[in-house]
Amino acid sequence: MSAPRLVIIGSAGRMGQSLITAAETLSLPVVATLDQGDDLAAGIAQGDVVIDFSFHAVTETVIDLTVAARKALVIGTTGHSFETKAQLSAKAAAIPCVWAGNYSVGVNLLFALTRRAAAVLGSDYDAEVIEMHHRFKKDAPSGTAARMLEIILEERNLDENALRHGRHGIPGERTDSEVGVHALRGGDVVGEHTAMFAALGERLELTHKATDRGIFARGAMRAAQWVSNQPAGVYDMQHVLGLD
Ligand SMILES: NC(=O)C1=CN([C@@H]2O[C@H](COP(=O)(O)OP(=O)(O)OC[C@H]3O[C@@H](n4cnc5c(N)ncnc54)[C@H](OP(=O)(O)O)[C@@H]3O)[C@@H](O)[C@H]2O)C=CC1
Ligand SMILES: O=C(O)C1=N[C@H](C(=O)O)C[C@H](O)C1
Repeated sequence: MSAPRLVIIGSAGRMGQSLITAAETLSLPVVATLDQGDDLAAGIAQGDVVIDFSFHAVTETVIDLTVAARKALVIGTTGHSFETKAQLSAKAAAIPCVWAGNYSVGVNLLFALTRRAAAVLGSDYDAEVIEMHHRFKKDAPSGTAARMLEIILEERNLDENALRHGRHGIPGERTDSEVGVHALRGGDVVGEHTAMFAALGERLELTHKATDRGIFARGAMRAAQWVSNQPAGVYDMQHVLGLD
């Protein structure tokens, strides 16, 4: 089977440049590179798989155009609320689509480990998620942290109201049913995530540190090759890696 022709949206950005390098290394053809002001529909028409790492505000348009063109889609863009992601996923389900907040293999294992820890340790263990990224990142908390939080909320039968984004003033003693979220920003940090489970007498920390954006780009290439042979539906990187 021939290699899928790739369309990259957000191509001039940090991830866009990494994606182009990864495609070259893997000899995958990039047939269109798109950024603000470009004709997205015309670019999308040229390819088989659209890869979007741009800005959350353009995701709905990207999905609509890719569905209309009947192509496959890989979404890496983050910054959507849980509600928006659910609404947009329903639209994207009309085509084969992988949508993941993080395309690294290590982070996808971290997701599985976070689920196991949240389930085994239970509410005696206070769960907090901490992430750090470079000073240029626009959204917070990161898409990866959002997924870790979603997993912890699912395992503990909690909803979004349990999240505590930072703490200041006099928030009072911590309750069993809250999950803390802390987003640090500075310098050139590529991406670091910790799920912390703290009890009286011990603390478990699960940490992933990315040091090179190539790790996300290579994962996105793997997803693009995989999704081009899938039926319509929204998948995440767990499906691509066989971790589901
Ligand atoms: N899922 C994953 O594994 C990863 C996801 N990401 C996510 O990818 C996204 C991009 O990150 P990064 O590359 O660092 O960001 P950058 O700001 O470096 O790049 C974003 C690119 O998208 C372009 N862009 C913005 N708006 C539009 C638009 N309306 N149409 C087309 N292009 C547009 C920008 O152009 P301009 O500069 O002109 O605005 C820029 O070239 C973020 O959401 C980030 O969180 C990042 C790493 C890994
Ligand atoms: O913006 C970034 O840089 C990153 N974004 C993703 C996220 O929001 O989780 C993934 C990675 O951590 C880098």
